[in-house]
Amino acid sequence: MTAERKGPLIVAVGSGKGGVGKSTLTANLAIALAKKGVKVGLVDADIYGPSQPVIFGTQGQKPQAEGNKPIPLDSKYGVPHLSMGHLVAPGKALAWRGPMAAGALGQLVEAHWAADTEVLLIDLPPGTGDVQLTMVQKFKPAGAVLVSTPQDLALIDAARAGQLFDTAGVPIIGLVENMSGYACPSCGEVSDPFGAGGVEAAAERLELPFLGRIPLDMAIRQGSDAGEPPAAGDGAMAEPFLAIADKVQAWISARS
Ligand SMILES: Nc1ncnc2c1ncn2[C@@H]1O[C@H](COP(=O)(O)OP(=O)(O)OP(=O)(O)O)[C@@H](O)[C@H]1O
Repeated sequence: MTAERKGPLIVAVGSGKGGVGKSTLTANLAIALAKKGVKVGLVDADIYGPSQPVIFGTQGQKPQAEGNKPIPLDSKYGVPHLSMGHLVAPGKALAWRGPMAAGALGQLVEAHWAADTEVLLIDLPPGTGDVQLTMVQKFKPAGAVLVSTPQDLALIDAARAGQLFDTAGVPIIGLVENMSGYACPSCGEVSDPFGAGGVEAAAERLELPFLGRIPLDMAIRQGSDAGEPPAAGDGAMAEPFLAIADKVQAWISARS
């Protein structure tokens, strides 16, 4: 009972609000870590809007099972992954209550991950509800990354998500600002539809590390929709994810 949980280090990626880019960050962070030689797996725990099958281009695939445990799906980006989206028919909404959802998610976390998996990234559902709390309490992530857009409302929610991890005793690795700065494709002028710098200022206020910012760029959305995540390429849009992965990797190394 008192034995430490064996297996990969769990790192949760959370956000206070939906639509701020949590799934985009989780997928690209996983790919960036894999590029750096880290053995990484990914669980898409976002039961209400699983998007990892689309981002990885594995929608429609069904994981095999061995015993009662699902076998993660391979991806061409070196990141085995499992998503609720692989288990339900596309377009079908899941109307599960907290305990049922938490049970199903537990199966994904405790799936047949390769024995040498070092890090398991978990794409949590947005917000601070039951499922998030159960996940965090049951699987006790080693750390959490929080993502937010820079505007005040998203930041207030992000701070609330931070409290959820705090309450559960999960250290926050740092904050990421997504959708910061938009370069107009025709004139190149940079504007800030959601403001800029808000997340870095919030990190300072909350005395948490700031891990970096990802610009609002059409290539990121297009790549995600096409199953070609930007971190996998060698274009400019891979850079911010690689820089964030450096910091997460440093945090992981400092821990072990
Ligand atoms: N930096 C960015 N630039 C352009 N588009 C982005 C960026 N980040 C995310 N997007 C797009 O915004 C949409 C929402 O992103 P994503 O699904 O990652 O958010 P989320 O926080 O996981 O949302 P939810 O958990 O509510 O499903 C997607 O279409 C994604 O491609």
